[in-house]
Order: sequence, then C-alpha cells, then structure tokens
Amino acid sequence: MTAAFQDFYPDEFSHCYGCGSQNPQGHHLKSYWDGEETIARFTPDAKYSGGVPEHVYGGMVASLLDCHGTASAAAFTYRALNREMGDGGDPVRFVTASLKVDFLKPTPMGVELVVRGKLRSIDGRKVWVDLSLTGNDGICAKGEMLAIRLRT
Ligand SMILES: CCCCC/C=C\C/C=C\C/C=C\C/C=C\CCCC(=O)SCCNC(=O)CCNC(=O)[C@H](O)C(C)(C)COP(=O)(O)OP(=O)(O)OC[C@H]1O[C@@H](n2cnc3c(N)ncnc32)[C@H](O)[C@@H]1OP(=O)(O)O
Repeated sequence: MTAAFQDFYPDEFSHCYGCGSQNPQGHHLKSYWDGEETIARFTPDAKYSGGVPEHVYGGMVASLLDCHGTASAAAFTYRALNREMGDGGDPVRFVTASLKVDFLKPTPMGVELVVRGKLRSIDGRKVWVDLSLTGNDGICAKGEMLAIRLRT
C-alpha cells in the first residue's frame, strides 16, 4: 500500500489534530500524489455539521485544506529537489503561514470529500499551493496557501 505524505512525519511532530498519527482524537488525514497534483479523501463524521445537519462546518473545510496544503508543500518541494520522502536527508517540513479560503457553496455531509493541491510556485522557503475541496456536486471551497519551510 502506498505511504501517505503524513506517514513520513516523525512521531514527535505527529500530534496535529488534523493529520497527526499520534493524536488519537484526530482526523488522521492522508495525502498522496495524483499525477502532478496531490489528493486526500475524507468523510467527516456527522458531528462536524454546519448550520444544518446536511452541511459540513467551515472550520472542518479549512482544516482539511490546511493539513493537505502543508503536506503537499513538502511533497512538491521533495519532488522539485529530486528527492524522496524518507530518504535520510535533511527533513523538509512546512507550516502554514497564510491560508485563504473561499467557500463557494455548502459542503455536503455524508459523502466523501476530495481535497486537491496544485503547486503554484516555490520561492526559497516559501511555497504557494492552490487547493480545492469537492463534494458530490462540484467544488465547494477553494484555498490559497503560503507554506513556509521550517529551518532545520
Ligand atoms: C509553528 C510551530 C512550529 C513548531 C512545529 C514544529 C514542527 C513541525 C514539523 C513538521 C511539520 C509537519 C507536519 C505539519 C503538521 C501539521 C501542519 C498542519 C498545518 C498547520 O496548521 S501549521 C500550524 C499553523 N501555523 C503556525 O502556527 C505558523 C506560525 N508561524 C510561524 O511559526 C512563523 O511565522 C513561520 C514559521 C511561518 C515563519 O517564521 P520564520 O521566522 O521561519 O520566517 P520569516 O518570518 O522570516 O518568513 C519567511 C518568509 O515568509 C514570509 N511570510 C511569513 N509569514 C507570512 C504571511 N503570513 N504572509 C505572507 N508572507 C509571510 C516572510 O515575509 C518571509 O518572506 P521573505 O523571505 O521574502 O522575506
């Protein structure tokens, strides 16, 4: 089975509520390559409802974009450096500096959501990632992330 980007986070940095393997209460989001883009799939539990039970609340949408975006920034950088995650070299780790979310329409509850990441540009430690979240009827939210590579 293909490893997710988050599977390469060391345990001590894997406590993120959205994507950390060491957080038993967390969502454990997993991100993968999909050609030149990245992809993650997630079906929120019914308790993450918005104003009505049929819709997912905006914080969950932002959280999915956030965690998928930072993982994608790392993946895009490894690929740009012609490296593989877990290659034993200097780790490439990112945190979110800025995340803009446009909520285009309500995000449906009870269906698998698909989060996609596309590299816009890399400039030194700064990586811009374009994000989208799709429900069963098209794109519900778009995101623009600036991720910053942590100094090692
Ligand atoms: C943040 C905690 C650090 C501890 C985490 C430790 C380890 C993490 C390890 C691995 C990560 C692995 C997995 C990630 C897991 C989950 C991630 C989930 C996603 C998140 O949930 S993550 C949490 C939310 N996230 C934060 O909690 C960040 C708080 N923040 C900071 O920790 C600093 O702010 C930082 C590091 C971002 C930058 O600090 P810094 O000192 O390294 O760099 P500096 O300030 O020099 O910025 C360098 C260049 O970025 C430009 N720049 C910076 N910020 C900008 C902004 N907002 N808008 C436009 N441009 C900006 C500057 O203008 C400059 O540009 P230029 O080079 O052109 O001058």
